[in-house]
Amino acid sequence: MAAKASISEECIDMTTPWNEYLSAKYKRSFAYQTVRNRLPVTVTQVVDHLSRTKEEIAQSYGEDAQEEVKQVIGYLSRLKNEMQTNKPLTPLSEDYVDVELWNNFLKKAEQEKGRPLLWFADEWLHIECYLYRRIKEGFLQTRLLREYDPFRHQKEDAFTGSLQAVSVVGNHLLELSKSKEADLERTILQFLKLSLWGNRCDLSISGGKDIAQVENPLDMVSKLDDLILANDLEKVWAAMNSVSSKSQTIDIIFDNSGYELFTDLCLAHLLIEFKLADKVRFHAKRVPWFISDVMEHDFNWILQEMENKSTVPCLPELSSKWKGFVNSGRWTFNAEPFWTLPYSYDKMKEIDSKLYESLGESKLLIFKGDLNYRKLVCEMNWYHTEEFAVALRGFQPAPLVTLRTVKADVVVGLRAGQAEEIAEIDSDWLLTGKYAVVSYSS
Ligand SMILES: O=P(O)(O)OC[C@@]1(O)O[C@H](CO)[C@@H](O)[C@@H]1O
Ligand SMILES: [Mn+2]
Repeated sequence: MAAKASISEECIDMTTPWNEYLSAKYKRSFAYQTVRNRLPVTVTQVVDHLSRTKEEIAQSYGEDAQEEVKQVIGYLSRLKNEMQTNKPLTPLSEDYVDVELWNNFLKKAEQEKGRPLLWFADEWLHIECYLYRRIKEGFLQTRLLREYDPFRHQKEDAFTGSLQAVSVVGNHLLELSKSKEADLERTILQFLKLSLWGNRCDLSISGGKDIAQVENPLDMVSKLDDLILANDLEKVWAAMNSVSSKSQTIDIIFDNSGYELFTDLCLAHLLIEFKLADKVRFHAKRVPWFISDVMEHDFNWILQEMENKSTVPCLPELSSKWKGFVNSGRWTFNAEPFWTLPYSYDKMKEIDSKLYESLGESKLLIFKGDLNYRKLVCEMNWYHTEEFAVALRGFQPAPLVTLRTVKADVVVGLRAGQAEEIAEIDSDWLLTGKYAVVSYSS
């Protein structure tokens, strides 16, 4: 019998062809680098964190948790091995709310392909989401650690490390909301940009290192306009400023915790204070996701942490204001299971028609970050000049915009020749978060 080919032989030595789904099967792609190198590191970091903190965990969760930590470590080591040896993606086997949805997805994919999904053969989006869901499964198989979030400490450090920038933005926000002369449009555009560039600070791209916002963000955003490759900010302003007969609800589909979350909440604050919306609905993740994504605990934590930070006086004041928005129902927090399924958003109507309809009540949907963008454009290697509206493939429950710094090799909505010009000066332009896109579709 011939020896089993190594991963490197199973994959094709080429870049992703145009109009194909991104996949680790293309060796000269970011998807390959991610599945081959970056995701195993993420799993190893979780294992290291658990080994280092097992005593602390036992103190908080009870003595039996020590054994469970060992169990999770064993589970994660097997998971990493499955990935690195290109094993089939196996069904989930616990009782969590989304298990049936996930297993239906896996079964249908297997029927369509005539074989189970494989780590180095199939759509990158599906593979990467599956990894994070499997990490969750490791914890769900325990009794005491079901809700344990292995990335929580990193998310908290990311906020604490950005306190200086947070304080600059927070003070500026309070001044503006108290001022009678604030120019509404200028202010909103500035805070849209703060929220956009806040997306540079995510932990999954940096392997959990060095992601705090340290520059003065107000100086920074005013200088970065040239790096916004597709810029529909004026259209976003117009959509926000319109009085919709339908509703005055605006939705923010969150991405990362820490500084980015803070900037999103500042924007949401202005939407309410300036009466551009009477309600802002937040959407977040139900399971630990792509390291830094916001979960309910992170949202509550940031409000509490701000309340306690009496050394930065604007923070307790903002916290009390924001808790007021939550208590009066002007801000709502939702964590629908759909956001942690593997589907691109063109499938939402079929898979979760309730969510699709509910988003349809919105005046504007603001999608934050890179992964939301990958899901919006169905993670296909479109020509960079393809229209954003085409790449959405019919996903349009309401007017929507994406505020995304570019951290994966898919981008649409550029003018002819633009991608080539940038590639000439910066060969890594798609991967570092240096550039951004603000694409709007109604
Ligand atoms: O959605 P986010 O937080 O902006 O980015 C998520 C992300 O870091 O994860 C992927 C790589 O693992 C990249 O596509 C992307 O940059
Ligand atoms: Mn993220």
